[in-house]
Amino acid sequence: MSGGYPPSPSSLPSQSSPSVNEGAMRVLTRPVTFVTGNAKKLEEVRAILGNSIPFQSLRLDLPELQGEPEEISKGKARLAATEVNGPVLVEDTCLCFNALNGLPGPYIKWFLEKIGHEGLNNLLMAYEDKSAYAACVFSLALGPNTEPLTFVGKTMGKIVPARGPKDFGWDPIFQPNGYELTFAEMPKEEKNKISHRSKALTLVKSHFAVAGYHFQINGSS
Ligand SMILES: O=c1nc[nH]c2c1ncn2[C@H]1C[C@H](O)[C@@H](COP(=O)(O)OP(=O)(O)OP(=O)(O)O)O1
Ligand SMILES: [Mg+2]
Repeated sequence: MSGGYPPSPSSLPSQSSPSVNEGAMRVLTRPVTFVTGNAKKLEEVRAILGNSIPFQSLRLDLPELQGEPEEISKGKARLAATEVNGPVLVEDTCLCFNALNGLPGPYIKWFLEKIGHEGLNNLLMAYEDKSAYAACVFSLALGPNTEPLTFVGKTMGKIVPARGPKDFGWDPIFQPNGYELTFAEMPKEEKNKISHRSKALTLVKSHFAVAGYHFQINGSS
């Protein structure tokens, strides 16, 4: 990351504004950039969004902020919008254990990294309640210094000993309600129908459908 946050006006790139408010219609002159350091997230976002929104991606590890999930996600969007100087979409994902009042929540990344699937199961050893939910908070910022909008999706389930491929985070230990398979064991299309991420992206898509954005990219109208 370059520069401080918030950026001083003089440090802002002098490029013309990426979004122009023309009456009720907001013209976006660049596609929305989905910013993430996680290739697996990007894969799912691509599959779920299809070509519903003009979209590109940028691989960037944004800081792991602390606080309430919506504030973390908005903070990521502000940082990303400053970096990209254009419209951005980011998301932050939580895995919340009900017996632990929602922890690890947004800190799941570090818990997973330090104690792994087995350690996460062990955290619940003292409790009968193994229920958990996955939450995804997307934030859309139309440019630097604009207030991000958030879109939340949740999927309820329970924490189980790891089953299935281990190529995406905590998928092997999360079994959604109503299924005998963990997220990791499900075909991708199945996960993408019911996941926290797809529920949040349904809201993002509806927002784009009703918000009246008009993309004018490379002379297109
Ligand atoms: O659907 C999912 N299924 C399984 N695991 C998942 C999922 N979605 C995120 N994850 C993992 C990645 C990271 O260990 C933590 C969230 O942390 P989070 O900061 O949101 O993700 P990240 O740092 O990998 O990417 P980013 O650059 O977008 O912040 O949970
Ligand atoms: Mg992160």
